[in-house]
Amino acid sequence: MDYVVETNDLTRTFGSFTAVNKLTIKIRPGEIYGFLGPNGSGKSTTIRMLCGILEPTSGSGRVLGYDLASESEQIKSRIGYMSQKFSLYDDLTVQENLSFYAGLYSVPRPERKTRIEEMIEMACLTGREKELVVNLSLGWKQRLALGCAILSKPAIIFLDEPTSGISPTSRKMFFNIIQGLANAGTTIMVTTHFMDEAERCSNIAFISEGHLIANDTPDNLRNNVLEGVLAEVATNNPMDRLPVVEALPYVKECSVHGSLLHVLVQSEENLSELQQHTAGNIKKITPSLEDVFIALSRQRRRGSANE
Ligand SMILES: Nc1ncnc2c1ncn2[C@@H]1O[C@H](COP(=O)(O)OP(=O)(O)OP(=O)(O)O)[C@@H](O)[C@H]1O
Repeated sequence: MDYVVETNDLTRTFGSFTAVNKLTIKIRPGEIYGFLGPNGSGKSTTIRMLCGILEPTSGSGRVLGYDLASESEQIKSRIGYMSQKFSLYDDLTVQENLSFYAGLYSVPRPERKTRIEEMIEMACLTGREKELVVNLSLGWKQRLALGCAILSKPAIIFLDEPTSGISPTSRKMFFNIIQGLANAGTTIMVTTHFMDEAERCSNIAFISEGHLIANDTPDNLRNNVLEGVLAEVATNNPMDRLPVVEALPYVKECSVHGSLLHVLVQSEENLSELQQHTAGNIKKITPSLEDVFIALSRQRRRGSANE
């Protein structure tokens, strides 16, 4: 199978509102496919369609070769899914939660004990098997929820913001586990708001208002998307400076990053003029993924305002 996920113009509307608009994506086996976008841009809706739990309004798609519209049951039984509101039983222990999900996902009885042990080890929960889930921190719970979601060794896992609300250390640990799973051949589609996690994806799709507006490797997105020269400007009052800089004719984009402005100008020649206007220290920089996504979201908003 060339692609584990393949969609063509996948669309979902709620009444007159289009949450996902003609989404066409392809995901190869073993990829960590990052799915990024602002709040409400359609990420969860897409994932729910790909998991076979929400019917597409139009367009088509296949997951593991099964059709989203007519073979959703086959999809549901073959994938792993961890939603934002993952469900663990607080009044059961770590081990009991895993046993429960092993039954739910029909893990063959002779394999259950070994599989549960593997999940405990993978989730770094060794020594906590008998602990009630209610007593675990969110980071531990999230790793346990991942363990529950992959007990049946699914070929693809859908993770919807698995690391929101947990500490940076736990986030890193969680992503190391994901990386390990991908190295072993599991395909992963993951939504995240964190740029350090996006950097660790093999491919990033970025959606805004239901539209796919970028889809490439992190390197290509950083190097090939923004047209112009990006400069970092140190200034004491970035919020006051912002409207002034934005109004300059050669400035294409301007955004605040702490005490700095990131300014996209048309060409290298504009930098000295910018220096005079901002009375700040100017440094040419390579765009970060955040710079790229801010610019793409704004371009999309400007485009839809003109439609
Ligand atoms: N069942 C529903 N009925 C009506 N509108 C819905 C429904 N589900 C989602 N939406 C709307 O569709 C849009 C996309 O929602 P979705 O949850 O897919 O976004 P998201 O990108 O996952 O956002 P977040 O990062 O906040 O989770 C939102 O405007 C949301 O309010």
